[in-house]
Amino acid sequence: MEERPVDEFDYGRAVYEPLTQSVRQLIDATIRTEVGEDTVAKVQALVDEGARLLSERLVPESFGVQYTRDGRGMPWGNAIIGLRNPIAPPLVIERNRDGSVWCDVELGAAYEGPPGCLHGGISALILDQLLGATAHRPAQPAFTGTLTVRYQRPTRLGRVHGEARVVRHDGVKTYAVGHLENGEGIMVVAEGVFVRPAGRA
Ligand SMILES: CCCCCCCC(=O)SCCNC(=O)CCNC(=O)[C@H](O)C(C)(C)COP(=O)(O)OP(=O)(O)OC[C@H]1O[C@@H](n2cnc3c(N)ncnc32)[C@H](O)[C@@H]1OP(=O)(O)O
Repeated sequence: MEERPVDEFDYGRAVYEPLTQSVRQLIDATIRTEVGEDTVAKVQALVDEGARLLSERLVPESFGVQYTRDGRGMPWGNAIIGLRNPIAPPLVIERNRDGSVWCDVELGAAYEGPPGCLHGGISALILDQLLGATAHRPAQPAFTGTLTVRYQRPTRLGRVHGEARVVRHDGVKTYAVGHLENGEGIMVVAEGVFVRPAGRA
């Protein structure tokens, strides 16, 4: 095993983020391409070769949350915020001083449900992460216990803004609300109960 450089976070980001971004472009092009079958076969061979090379050394199972020596978390396989996960948009969550959170994210062809619109499961995924992030306390992770999502209107693919905030705490439970909106208004609203498992609250 190679020794990790001191600034593992920045090093890892510099090495893997461009690859992830390229694969995101590949996913989009795979969905939307109209090239002929010869080109498709050629690209498939290239992709297979890329997968073979990357697979020469893999972590045994999923990525999990790896930590730098100075304790910085790298949840880089995460389905929605993962820096090394091409199926993650990725969501970049910003935090306000009051603990509420927000994000702006561009969602294209890979996240389609109804034609031209965001898949409802993707909306729920974004809201789960946003509400979870505002409920989160350092060293006291809160798991989603219940997430209720109300789809008010179909959300067009494209730029989406999300927000979430805590409304109250009750022992190990934190109640949070949030929504997704775009230029057409508020499209999806959610409320969630986040529970800190016994012994960790
Ligand atoms: C920055 C981080 C962002 C993270 C965002 C992403 C979050 C996720 O996606 S997490 C993954 C999805 N969630 C899960 O896998 C959770 C699976 N469930 C569990 O692990 C457990 O059932 C868990 C942790 C929710 C509760 O377990 P446990 O600690 O044993 O709860 P328990 O002691 O029975 O109950 C504690 C309290 O919570 C309540 N509660 C328990 N489960 C739930 C639930 N599912 N929904 C609502 N309330 C619940 C109980 O009623 C009880 O309330 P009270 O104190 O008023 O009596």
